[in-house]
Amino acid sequence: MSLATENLCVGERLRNVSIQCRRGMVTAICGPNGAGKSTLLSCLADLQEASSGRVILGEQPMRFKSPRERAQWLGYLPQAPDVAWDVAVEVLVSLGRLPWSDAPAGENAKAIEDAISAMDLEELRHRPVSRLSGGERARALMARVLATQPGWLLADEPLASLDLGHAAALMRRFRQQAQQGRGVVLVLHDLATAMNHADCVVVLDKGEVVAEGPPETALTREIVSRVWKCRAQWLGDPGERALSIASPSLASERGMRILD
Ligand SMILES: Nc1ncnc2c1ncn2[C@@H]1O[C@H](COP(=O)(O)OP(=O)(O)OP(=O)(O)O)[C@@H](O)[C@H]1O
Repeated sequence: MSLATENLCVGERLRNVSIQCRRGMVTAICGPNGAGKSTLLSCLADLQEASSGRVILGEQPMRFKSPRERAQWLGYLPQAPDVAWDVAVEVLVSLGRLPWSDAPAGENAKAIEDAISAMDLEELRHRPVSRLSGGERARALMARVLATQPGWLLADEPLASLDLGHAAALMRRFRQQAQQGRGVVLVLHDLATAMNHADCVVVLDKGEVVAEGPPETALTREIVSRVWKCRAQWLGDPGERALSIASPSLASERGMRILD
């Protein structure tokens, strides 16, 4: 089952965006600031009204799904999530089970425990959200999404406040979720993470898709240089790539052409 957009337009923010994300795969949405990544992700989560075009989940347009079905299918982590109530971590995570309120209590309890453990929150479970660090709060919010065990995980810059170890663990978790048959769609600024961990990359620029496909073809150095306007070069072996950005002064000393 896929999650797709067909000629999606949101004012000037997205222009005729047609993409297809597949279950069992990790899809990364990349692009410079203001490219429309968060707008696209919120459309996929059915939280943003389109001016035209549509979002399709499986065989059906999203609008045919009931609110409950959508809540069960789509787990969404916004870029800067608000927490309306200052509840304990465990309570926050349990809110992820609201779409499954009629599931057996044991099933709900296990999903909550699994999510708390996945995000390394055992020792923080009784702490109010207001007394968490930025990264701990980000992990608690991610745990709430994981607790839903949705068919699709949609996360907007989920690694932004995480330390190296927790970021690596979360990327492993996303891979595991995909292997279990879920669809994973991530907005990522770190192009090396997209290159090494995604199965498919969508590159957006000024509201349009400029590349889509396996990371090696969507994030070539030419595309990175053109879209992000910096001289970049991939180093290392597949799966362990690093992106080297030339310093403008060094590049000009060496006679390289600097992009405008
Ligand atoms: N509520 C809004 N109404 C109108 N325009 C908006 C709104 N939110 C964002 N925009 C504009 O839409 C464009 C796309 O925004 P979006 O947040 O999708 O970009 P992004 O690619 O996620 O950027 P970033 O990397 O900075 O998070 C930007 O030019 C932004 O200024």
